[in-house]
Amino acid sequence: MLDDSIFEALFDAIPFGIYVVDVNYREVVYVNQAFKQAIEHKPGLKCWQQIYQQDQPCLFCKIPELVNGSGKPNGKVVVFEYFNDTNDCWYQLQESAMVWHDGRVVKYSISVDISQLKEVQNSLAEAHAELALKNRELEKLANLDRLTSLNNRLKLDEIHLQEVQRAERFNHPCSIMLLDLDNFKEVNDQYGHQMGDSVLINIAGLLKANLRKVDTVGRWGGEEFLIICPETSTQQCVFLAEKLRQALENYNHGTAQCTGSFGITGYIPGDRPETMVRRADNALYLAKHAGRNCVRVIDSNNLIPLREIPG
Ligand SMILES: Nc1nc2c(ncn2[C@@H]2O[C@H](COP(=O)(O)OP(=O)(O)OP(=O)(O)O)[C@@H](O)[C@H]2O)c(=O)[nH]1
Repeated sequence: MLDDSIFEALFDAIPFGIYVVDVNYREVVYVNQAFKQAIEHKPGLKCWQQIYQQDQPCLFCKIPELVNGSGKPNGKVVVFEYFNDTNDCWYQLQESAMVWHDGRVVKYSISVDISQLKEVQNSLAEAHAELALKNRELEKLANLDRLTSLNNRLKLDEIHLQEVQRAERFNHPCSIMLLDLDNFKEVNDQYGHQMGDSVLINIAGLLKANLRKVDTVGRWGGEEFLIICPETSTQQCVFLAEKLRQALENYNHGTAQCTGSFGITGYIPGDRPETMVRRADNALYLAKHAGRNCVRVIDSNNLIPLREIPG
């Protein structure tokens, strides 16, 4: 059997706190120099009293994992982290069982204060969470029109493609409408660009308020908006456009007044988003040509060859 002074000299040389517990009686039989700086060793106390200031065995006690059926060390080393709320510190503990110099089976725990590491880990986790949040915000901003907070053209293109694919795949109707404000230049010229901006913002709100959740509205260009209506026939879309047209006409922007012209088309097998937009644009042209503040449709029943659109 080894002399106890050799054990103690070995453990005292280690710069981390070490304590040794009798696995049968759970008494703290030894603490090394480094550990003495944190805890005053009172022989005879149980480990949960001495180390953890508890009045009953710890629920996380690892001793059963460190000995075999006959109570002998099984050679296993367990590593775990523990937050000690008596001093607000995080520790990493490495524990294993061994035969002490007097023949008793003991558990030794090497305890390292990892509070600073935890602080860094927490700051890192916070930084990651913040970054993910900022990324989400950026992603959102990349898809939004700055003035009106509606979808921008990029996002409209993406959604329109999805809806065209869905219409094709499931043979469902899908309609779009282009809305162009009438004589908007006059609003700017008469009341100033700022008033023009606030009219655009009001109209964005009005459009959102009058559409279904499944519809998509976005700013297509300056004073032009695109509305994508899945599961909607051109007839239903005309009905919706008429409702929007009247809402626009009756909207009170203060001094400025503004109406809109609407061009509508529906998905025709083989369409791509561009071909649909081109037809809606032609329908819009017909609405402007008819005197503005009205709705026009080009669908499969009245397809007009491009060269016949008055230009
Ligand atoms: N205030 C403001 N005006 C804009 C914005 N984008 C485009 N416009 C204005 O919208 C007006 C569009 O003018 P036009 O293309 O001649 O069309 P319009 O005056 O609406 O006439 P019609 O479309 O033919 O009825 C221009 O005066 C642009 O400066 C914007 O973000 N804010």
